[in-house]
Formats: sequence, structure tokens, C-alpha cells
Amino acid sequence: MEGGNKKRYNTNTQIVMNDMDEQPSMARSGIKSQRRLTLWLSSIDEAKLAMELNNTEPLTAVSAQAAAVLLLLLLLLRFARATTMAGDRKSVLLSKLPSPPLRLPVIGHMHLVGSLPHVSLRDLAVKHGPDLMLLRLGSIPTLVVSSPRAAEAVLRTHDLAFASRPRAMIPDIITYGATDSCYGPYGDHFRKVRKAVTVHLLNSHKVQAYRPAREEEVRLVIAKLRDAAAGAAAPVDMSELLHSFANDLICRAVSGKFFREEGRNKLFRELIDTNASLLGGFNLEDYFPSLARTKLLSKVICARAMGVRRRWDQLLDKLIDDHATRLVRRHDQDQDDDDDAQQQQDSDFIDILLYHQEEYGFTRDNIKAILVDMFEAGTDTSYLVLESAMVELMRKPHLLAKLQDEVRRVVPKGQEIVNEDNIVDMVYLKAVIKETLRLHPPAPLYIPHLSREDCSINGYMIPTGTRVFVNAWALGRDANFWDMPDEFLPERFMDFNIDFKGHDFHFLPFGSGRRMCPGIHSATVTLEIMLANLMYCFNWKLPAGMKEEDIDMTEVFGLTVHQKEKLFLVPQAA
Ligand code: HEM
Repeated sequence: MEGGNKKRYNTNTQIVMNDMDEQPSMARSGIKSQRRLTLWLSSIDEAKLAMELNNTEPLTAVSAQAAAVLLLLLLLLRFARATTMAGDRKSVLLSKLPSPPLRLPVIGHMHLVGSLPHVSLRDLAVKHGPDLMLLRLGSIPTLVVSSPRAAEAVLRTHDLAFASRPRAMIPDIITYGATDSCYGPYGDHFRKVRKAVTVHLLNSHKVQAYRPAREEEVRLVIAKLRDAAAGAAAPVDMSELLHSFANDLICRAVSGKFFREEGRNKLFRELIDTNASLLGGFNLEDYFPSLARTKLLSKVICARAMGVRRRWDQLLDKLIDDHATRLVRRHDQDQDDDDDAQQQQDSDFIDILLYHQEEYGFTRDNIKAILVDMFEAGTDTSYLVLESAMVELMRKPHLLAKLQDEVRRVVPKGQEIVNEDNIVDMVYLKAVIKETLRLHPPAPLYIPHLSREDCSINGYMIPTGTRVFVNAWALGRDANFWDMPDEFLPERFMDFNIDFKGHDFHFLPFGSGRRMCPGIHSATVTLEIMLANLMYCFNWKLPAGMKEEDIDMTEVFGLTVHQKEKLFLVPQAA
């Protein structure tokens, strides 16, 4: 077990809990915070009384609301106090870090985290901790890293110290006790999982081997768009189209080429969306873990996650059984047939995981956890970047025209679609993708990291068990480094050599170090081949009556950040 922490097993839900979650509460003294809360509550009471006297509001609704708020606050206070006592030394160390004022009893700085946390955390950091800033989110002290210098310290200099993940109820259920790659705490099992996904699915060699499948999936998208272009010039839902492209691509690499006929891709999408809605955002149970562990609340909180996990189980068990049967059949055939190369080519990721299951010592649940990860991480990232690239290009038609010029110039005349060999020379295409990732990193705060040991950064001692957000969105918009940081200007990447492979700490859309995204190669070729083909095969128009400035750029924060409105465009054959 990491960091010498004790494990605890909640017998109701069979979730493995970790004492690291039980952070000291927001208040240095629970008693002080109780007093402040009592004052706050009595002021609510006075307000209610005043309302009664003035008869300004329908009383029943107000008192029901106030009673509910009161009950919740009392519960929160009870559990905040319970967790206060443990970490005195830790509290002293944390109290030295820069931190915003306006910390409230019980909820701490939670009220300062708006609906777009990457934006509000950047704004807070500018005022209260440009490198490192401590927020008390409920009972959880959370370190926010906002400068390239601090990001380098956390992700490179002290990479190993910050390589773990905090545990929480819902991810634990969905990822089979955090035995996956995304949410798994750092340790032996995590390293095995990381090795398995890298060696057998995501390294550049494997990604290259999936090229024919990728090009086939691109052809299917282009065929759909050609049909639309040949029809009544009706707008196409590009968000939907690109989402199913990313989903189909990962389904195919992971579970084989027959997923579509069996309608599994649709089911995968539904489950991936439900996972995202459960895992995304700032959830109450993540910041009041003790509260979430009470029987009644844990039942309520876990019910939906358990429901989706049962549906994943059904789907993945069937998939694994089918693959296992096929593997046995193949093995029998192997005796008299040696078309090994063909068999290798037909193997998907599930085949390979089953083949190597014993070598890695994976249980069936471990395999399921890895599969859930791949479907989730592989879909809701690439499609968002493609969508954002199209949004930005539609808002700046001269840049769209410039990109089309490049793509059409490089591809030999008469070729039906762009292939991956053509892309090598498309420098502007690569600049457009980088600029999109700079402005719209799909995971702007990453997945939270957790420190595994005390660690000194910039003269501050960060204690073991501190939760860490790296604000990649803020790094990409740092005005000290980027000219006109909020403008979409792909040309900036033509002038100087900076990339997203985790060495340039101003630009880390895929992260850096041990927890860096292992899907970077797969994502890069997917983004390049799809965007190049959209540019090569079609001219693009906004739906009738819509102007560039009408495109809604409002974002919504969740597991990933996405545009609030879907993107509809009219394709015209080039
Ligand atoms: C444009 C596309 C993508 C972007 C921008 C992206 C970005 C990220 C980021 C920022 C992280 C978290 C890094 C951290 O916590 O320090 C991450 C983790 C991860 N990504 Fe990606 N990703 C993309 C596509 C993919 C794809 C296609 C896959 C696999 C099919 C994938 C698999 C993963 C996994 C398994 C992790 C967890 C790694 C760990 O915790 O050790 N990603 N990604």
C-alpha cells in the first residue's frame, strides 16, 4: 500500500478506502469553525424571523428550504470536525502556503470555485498564488499549480512524489476499486497496468499497426458527409459525428471490428456518457469523504454508479467471454494452421490482454477496469479537440482557407482521401492542432494527483497526502509567455519549436511525467488524419442565417471540458 496508509474495506459496497482521503478539515480548530457556523446559522434564524414579521415570502417554502440547508450544514460540520484532529503537523505545513481569504466554515473555499473551475482557479491564482496556491475544498486541502515553474517542480523534479491519485467513492466503483490506469494509486499494480496499455495498445508501433482500421473509419465519416453534401444542404451535427468517430475508433482497436454490427458502439457511448456525468466536476462526496461514508448517503451516492457498473459488467463479461472462446478455437486451429501473421493482425486489445493475463497476474475485474479506462479516455478527448478546431476555424475563415490550401497542395492530385503518409509535410495542420490544444485542453485540470511523501517546492513543504490540481489551461494562457494568449493564432507554432510531449512546461495538454497521457500517439494521429480529411474533402459553411460571431463558445466543465452548444455545419463537396 502506498505511503504506508491503512486500507479499510467498506463491506456494504466492497470499496477499498484509503486513509489518505481522510484529510484534516478546513478549519485549524474545529471548535472555532463550529462557533462561526453557529453565528451564521443564528443569522439565518434572525433573517427568517424578520421575514415572518414582514410577511415578505410564503413561509412554508422558505422554512422547508432553510431546514434542508440547516440539516446539511449540521451534517457537514459534524463530519468536518471528525476529520480535523488527525493532521496537526500537516495543517501547520499547509497553513504556510499562500491561500485566498474568504474561507468559510465547513465548505472552505468551495464557494470560490465557479462553474468553470479552470478559469476561476486561474483568476484566484493570479491574485493569491501565481505558482502554488492552497484551497480548502470542503475537508480536503488542495494545492493548485498554475505556473510553468511549479508544474515542472511537480511533474518533473518531484514526479515520483506526486504520482499518485486520491481515492473517491464513485471512481472506485466505476474502475473496479481503482485498479485501472487513470484513477489507480501509484504502485506495483498501476505500473503493470500502465505497461500493459502502453506495450499492447498505445505505443507508436501499435498505433501504426492500427492505421488501416483508422483510415477505414475516416472513410466512413467522409462517406456520411458526402451523402449529406449531395443532399439538401442540411446542417450536419458535427459534434455527434466526431464523437461517434472517436468512439468507433477506440471500440474497434479494443474490441475488434464487429462491434458496429452488434450495435455495441451505441451501448458503449451511452455508458461512456453516464461515466462522464458521474466522474465529472467537483462532487460533494470527493470533498466530504467522511460524510459520504455514512450508510444512508453512501447508498444514495453509490446507487447510480453501481447501476452503471452493472451494465458495464454485463457488456464486458460478454465481450471477454466471446474473445476467450475465440482464443481457444484459434489455439486449436493453430495445431494445423500457421497463418500467424493474419491472426496477429486480427487480434484486438482484449485478445492480447487475455493472452497475457497470467503473465501480468490480472483478474477479470482488472481487465474490465482497463477496458473502461480505454473507452472513456479514448473518446471524450480526441473528439473534443476536433470539435474545438472546427469551431475556431469557422470563426476565422481566412485560417480555414490557409489550412485547406496546405492540405490540398500536399495531397497528390486525384487522391480520394488524405492518407497518413501525406500528413508528414503538413506543418500548418500540426500548428492548428497545437493551437487548439493550447486554448482548449480537454482535461484542463488533469485528473487530480496526490503526493506520496513530504516534498519541498519553492521553499514550501507540501505534506504527504495533499491533493494537487495542475491547471494546464492556465499554463497555455500565461500572458508572461504567450503573446495575445486568448487569440487563436496557429502561426505562433510555425515561428518557434514547442511541442506537447511533456518537456515544455508552458504547454502540457497531455501532462508530463509518470502520469502523462499514454494515448498521446494515438490521439495525435487521430486528430491529424481526421482534420486533414475534413479540410481536403469539403468546403464548410455555417447554417443559413448564422454568422461567425454567432458561434457560441460557452464551455461546460465536467470530466472533460466541452462546448455547451453542439456544432452544426453544412459540408459542400470540394
Ligand atoms: C487529444 C486527446 C487527449 C488528451 C488531450 C489527453 C490528455 C490527458 C491528460 C491531461 C491526462 C492526465 C495527465 C495527468 O493526470 O497528469 C490523461 C491521462 C490519460 N489518458 Fe489521455 N488524452 C487524450 C487522449 C487519450 C487517448 C486516445 C487515450 C487512450 C486510448 C488516453 C488514455 C489516457 C489514460 C489511460 C490516462 C491515465 C494515465 C495515468 O493516470 O497514468 N488519452 N490524458
